[in-house]
Formats: sequence, C-alpha cells, structure tokens
Amino acid sequence: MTQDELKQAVAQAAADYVAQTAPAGSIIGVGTGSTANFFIDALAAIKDRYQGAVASSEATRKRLEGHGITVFDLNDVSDIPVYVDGADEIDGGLNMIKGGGGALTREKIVAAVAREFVCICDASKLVEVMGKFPLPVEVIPMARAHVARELAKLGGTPVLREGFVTDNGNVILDVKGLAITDPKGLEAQVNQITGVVTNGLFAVRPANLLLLGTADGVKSIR
Ligand SMILES: O=C(CO)[C@H](O)[C@H](O)COP(=O)(O)O
Repeated sequence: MTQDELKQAVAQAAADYVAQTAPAGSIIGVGTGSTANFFIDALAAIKDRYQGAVASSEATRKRLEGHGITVFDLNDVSDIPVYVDGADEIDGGLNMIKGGGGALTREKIVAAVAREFVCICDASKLVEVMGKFPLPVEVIPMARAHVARELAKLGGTPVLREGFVTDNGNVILDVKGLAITDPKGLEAQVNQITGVVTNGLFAVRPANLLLLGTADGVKSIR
C-alpha cells in the first residue's frame, strides 16, 4: 500500500468511528493536513447526519465548505464530541508532535474543546521517543529572536520557517535536536517563553484514540 492509501484507510476508519459514536446533529472537529483532507472527503459522505464542523485552519474550512459542510465559529459551539486530526509524530502514550502544516494553535484550541481526540496516521508516524521531527513553535513576530535564544538554551536549534505566516498572522520556529523524554514538561516549559503562542507538543491533551494505518490494516490503539 502507498502512504496515501494508508492515509485514506485511516481517514475512512475515522469517518466510520464518527458515524458510530458522534450523536446525530452534533458538530465535528476537523484537523488540518493531507490525512485530515482524506477524512474531510470521507466525512462528506455522512454530512447530513451532522449540523456541521469546526475547522482548525482556513485550508480545512475551505475544503469543508467545498463539500457543502457548514463550518461554525468555535465561539458559537460549546460541545464537540470528537476531533479528528493527523500528527507528525506520535508515541505509545498518544502524545504527539503536530504543526507540520503550521496549524498547531488552532488545532490545539479545537482539541481542547473536544471530548475525544482521534489521531489518524500512517505507521511511519509512530515513534518510541519524539523529536526526530522538528518541534514547531508559533511565535509573535516581534519576539522571534528572543524566543529563538530561549529555545537554544533548552538545547534545541530553532529554524525560522521561511516565507510562512500562520492563519493567526504569526511565524513558526521549527526546533531541531530536542530530546523529548518528558513531553508534558517540555510542552509547559516552551509555552512559558514570553512571545510563544503555543508549541506543537500535544501531551497535556494527548489523543484518546489512535487509528494507525499499517500494511496489515488499520489498528486501534488507546
Ligand atoms: O499538525 C498538522 C498540521 O498543522 C498535521 O496534522 C500534521 O502536519 C500531519 O500532516 P499530514 O497528515 O499531512 O502528514
């Protein structure tokens, strides 16, 4: 199976899971990225059961609307039974690095509201210790140099994502070389740096369920 076929398989499994568990008329949280895009396409087939969706990025909002799915402002929504999104890395405790697509802050906000986070990945994303994938950190532009110095003190090598501006008008520093042995501690530590909006570690709020696309089929890991 190709990587895209694995992504498509987990996206369909997630749509089946949503159909089984999310109450009719509810609002679904939707992530960002190529795997989430396959999920949006699968969600379109069952869209009439739901009121609509909350999007974690402008790209996701456009794709949902392209399928005729109503997109709600998160401020008008108090209950999201399930949020479905991909990840750049995920460990056995279902902690994740996200933000390869630069949507980490909105993803974290929608995930915070959702009752359940379902992560959909191909098998290449499951790792023992996270950190091979550089940790994305969203930063207020005027704080870029200060935050970069502080991240270097933590042992990382921050690299500005050139030519990229987030949906919130900020920049991203991708931090290489961090040994992420304490994901929850590092998530809190990086978020303490003045000028950081948030970082791509999802350990304070890890996934509840991983649907992992493997050559032997989709595996469910809780
Ligand atoms: O966090 C993300 C976007 O900000 C994505 O979920 C992550 O980058 C995985 O993307 P893909 O499914 O394309 O591999």
